[in-house]
Amino acid sequence: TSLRPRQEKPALQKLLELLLPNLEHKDPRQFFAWPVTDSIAPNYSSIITKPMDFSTMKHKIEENQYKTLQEFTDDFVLMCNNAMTYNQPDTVYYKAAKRLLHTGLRTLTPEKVRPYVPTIS
Ligand SMILES: CC(=O)c1cc(-c2ccccc2)c2ncccn12
Repeated sequence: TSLRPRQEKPALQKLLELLLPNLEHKDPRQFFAWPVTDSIAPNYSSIITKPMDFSTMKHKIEENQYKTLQEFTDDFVLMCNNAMTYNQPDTVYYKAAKRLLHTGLRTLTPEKVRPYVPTIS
């Protein structure tokens, strides 16, 4: 069978492939690397209606499912908020999620990635 003709990879996809590893490196204990299972987190699937993790985000990038940077950012925020919903504030998972959310958003929203739009004073 003939190889799928080489198509140019969308610019957003290339950008997200660069941004994702930066976010993953902020999770050295890999708490967010894979989907959370009910076996490691009792009743997780009944408490968290929209699960998200880095492997799923990577798959969505490769399948070109993100149409804007905001959609990618929304999944990142969802992943962190899920952890702060399911886990109690005194847990390593909650604390890791809170820290990841703040440091991750700084990566995703600097002027370099989102041009500064001056507000009309
Ligand atoms: C992200 C999250 O909520 C999470 C990750 C983990 C996790 C634990 C070990 C290895 C990988 C992920 C976890 N364990 C119990 C309860 C919640 N979690």
